[in-house]
Amino acid sequence: MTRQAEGTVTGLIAGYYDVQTSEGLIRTRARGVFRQKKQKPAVGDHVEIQIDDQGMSYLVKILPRLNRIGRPAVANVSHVLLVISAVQPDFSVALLDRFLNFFSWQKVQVTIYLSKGDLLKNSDKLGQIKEILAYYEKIGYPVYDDATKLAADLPNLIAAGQIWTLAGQSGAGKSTLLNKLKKDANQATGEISQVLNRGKHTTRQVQLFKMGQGFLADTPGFSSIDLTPIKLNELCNYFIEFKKASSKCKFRGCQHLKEPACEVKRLLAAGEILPARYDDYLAMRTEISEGRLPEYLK
Ligand SMILES: Nc1nc2c(ncn2[C@@H]2O[C@H](COP(=O)(O)OP(=O)(O)OP(=O)(O)O)[C@@H](O)[C@H]2O)c(=O)[nH]1
Ligand SMILES: [Zn+2]
Repeated sequence: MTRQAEGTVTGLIAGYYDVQTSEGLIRTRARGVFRQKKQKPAVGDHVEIQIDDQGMSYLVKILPRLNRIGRPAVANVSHVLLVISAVQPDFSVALLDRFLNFFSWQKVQVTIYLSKGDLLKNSDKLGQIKEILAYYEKIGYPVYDDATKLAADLPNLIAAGQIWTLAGQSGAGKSTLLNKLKKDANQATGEISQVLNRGKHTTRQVQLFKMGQGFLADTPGFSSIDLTPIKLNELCNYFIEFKKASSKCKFRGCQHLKEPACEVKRLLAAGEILPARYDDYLAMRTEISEGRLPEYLK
């Protein structure tokens, strides 16, 4: 007897896809049709499966994807924990804005985590960074600088069906944070991932484990982003506070440059938009129009 079910791919091992469904974790094989269609299920994909209680269960259909990002790739990422370091490497608004743009473009929500504040204890520098981050919090990005608090809050933040992963520059502290999150989750729940007769010689690329009402990707996350495909006249949509203000600009499609009655320029002059953000907007425009908007941080 076979029956249909839907679920989320949480891991792939040696050609098998583990799918979390409402009736538990089910190991499946992908139907050959995917190869013909040049489709490959990814971790994070929402899929339809055919469950066979006696024999093999099959993954039969990949449902439409929201996105597919990172290396290793995760599909349907709804939320990123963006790790940004206070020092080593130095805090950079330019870098932060490029990451935020990328995720905004990919329809991914972001929570910012500032690492290595301990290395700047009581210095003016840390105060300045926190002031800048307060701006980002104001425009809608939650900000944490305490890993313990983040670990405690995270299970309540991950809503049903959401997939969260980490991102940030190399050396920012992604692995360190992930280990902490896993350790704390372990202590809270007694287990983090469903171990399923894991073979000895299998290499797992990325695995989702249950956290809160959804999943956290068990991978150090990714450090390189490709902004190349972003179009010049769409860039302003990915600065979330510009996008919000643009409904009050006089002209539809206002690029917030020299257009009259531009709400973004008004807010900038009024000190309500961070000048460094606007400068980054102009810098990225130049990079796009000169075709040198690179893959960052390869
Ligand atoms: N003092 C201090 N050191 C930290 C903190 N977070 C990370 N580190 C150190 O920073 C270095 C880099 O941290 P990782 O967690 O490996 O960074 P990563 O982002 O995973 O780096 P990649 O694997 O290169 O992408 C390590 O030596 C960590 O011990 C922190 O909050 N405070
Ligand atoms: Zn405008």
